[in-house]
Amino acid sequence: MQDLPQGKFITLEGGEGVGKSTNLRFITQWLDEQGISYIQTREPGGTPLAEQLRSLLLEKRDERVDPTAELLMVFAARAQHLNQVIKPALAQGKWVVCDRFTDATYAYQGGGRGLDWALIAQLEQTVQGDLRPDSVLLLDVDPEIGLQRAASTGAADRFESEQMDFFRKVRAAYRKRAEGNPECYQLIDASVPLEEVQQSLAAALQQIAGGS
Ligand SMILES: Nc1ncnc2c1ncn2[C@@H]1O[C@H](COP(=O)(O)OP(=O)(O)O)[C@@H](O)[C@H]1O
Ligand SMILES: Cc1cn([C@H]2C[C@H](O)[C@@H](COP(=O)(O)OP(=O)(O)O)O2)c(=O)[nH]c1=O
Repeated sequence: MQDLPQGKFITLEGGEGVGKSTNLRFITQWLDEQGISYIQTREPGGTPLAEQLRSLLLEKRDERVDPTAELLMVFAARAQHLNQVIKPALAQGKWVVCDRFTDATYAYQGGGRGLDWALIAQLEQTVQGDLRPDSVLLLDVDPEIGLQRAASTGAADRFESEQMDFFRKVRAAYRKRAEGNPECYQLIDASVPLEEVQQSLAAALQQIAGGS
């Protein structure tokens, strides 16, 4: 039986204010230039239901949000997004460029909130089966710098309102993920000027496209 076409699943990750929005524009421009067919999407979100869950997750509230409730909401949104949007696009041979995915769960709910990675891994397997990103582009910068950058782009949401210690744990967890699986992760220094970040991204994309 002939294999169905399968696009590449690329995720962009990093802490607050690392430059994800700016660099997503660069990535999609690069894909346009190469004539690669793709969709751009984000987590939490990407479908009407998942976007509603995103609003609930990001909204600041007086009630303390239980970390396990937060974790389950993130995976509820992911199940919907995967089945409605990501898998169909990959099956059509499109690339999927996703602004955050399950590495954010390991970093924020695992690192930041202190939930056990084994619990996250169980939910990951249940929701995703064997589906994992082909490549994770991880933008890495000291959170002090990231938060200064993010401050210029609007009001802080529930996550952005956390303390510095939370963001340090998020960064450490992301780096641990990348170090544990270097073939799948591109750890990109985002402290350098934007042009240099984008040179690294272009090199990473070239490598991913070459491997198809
Ligand atoms: N490498 C960089 N050096 C300096 N400033 C940057 C860099 N990357 C992004 N910025 C700036 O930081 C701010 C936040 O970037 P943005 O792309 O909105 O981050 P995010 O989407 O990760 O929150 C923007 O004003 C952007 O121009
Ligand atoms: C995907 C995902 C995101 N998040 C958080 C991280 C971010 O703070 C937030 C999403 O916001 P973000 O992607 O930073 O969007 P914006 O640039 O519009 O602020 O959701 C989790 O805590 N767990 C997850 O699994």
